[in-house]
Amino acid sequence: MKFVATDVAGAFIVEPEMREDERGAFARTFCAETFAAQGLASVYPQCNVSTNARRGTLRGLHFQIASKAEAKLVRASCGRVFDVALDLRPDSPSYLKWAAVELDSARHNAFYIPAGCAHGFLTLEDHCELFYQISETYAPDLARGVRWDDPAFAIAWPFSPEIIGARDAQYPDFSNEVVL
Ligand SMILES: Cc1cn([C@H]2C[C@H](O)[C@@H](COP(=O)(O)OP(=O)(O)O[C@H]3O[C@H](C)C(=O)[C@H](O)[C@H]3O)O2)c(=O)[nH]c1=O
Repeated sequence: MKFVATDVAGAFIVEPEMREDERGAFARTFCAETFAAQGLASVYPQCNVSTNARRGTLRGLHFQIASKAEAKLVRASCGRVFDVALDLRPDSPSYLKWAAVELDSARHNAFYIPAGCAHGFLTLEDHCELFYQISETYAPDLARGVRWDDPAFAIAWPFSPEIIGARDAQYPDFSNEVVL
């Protein structure tokens, strides 16, 4: 695996080393030892899947606040998505900065999003699925969100969403009272 740094401190694109032979290819997509050596979360007590039928579906940007702030390792298991990590850690050198990667199921790449960052994505084609490995279990009372088009972040999405949930569309403008 190759870890590629991004503009968000601690957020890495994880690129697999595909071992090809006459049958096809094989690659390691996660290794606790390798992730720990890279300083990344290496224990993921919960995994999730997200299915999205249509191009232009936007989910997020979501995060859980302190005591259950979670790191996420996300990959497209079908299709291609524009995937975003947004830094909401006031003490981070990249506070309020964002980083994006095109997750492509054909390339088997992944995005590691550290705790304290919000995560969201926009599907780039029909029939996209995302697989998540998450370092904390779900805590609905500690789940928070910020809006995809909040001027505080100016995220350069490739195009505006066609499909977005009401909750995601209605988050108020960001204020730095957000408690992580
Ligand atoms: C996250 C989660 C949700 N749920 C339930 C709560 C809702 O009834 C339903 C859908 O949840 P939500 O609307 O939060 O799903 P998304 O809008 O796809 O949000 C997800 O995608 C964005 C981009 C993320 O980064 C988050 O990890 C995740 O919240 O599943 C659970 O039962 N367990 C869970 O761990």
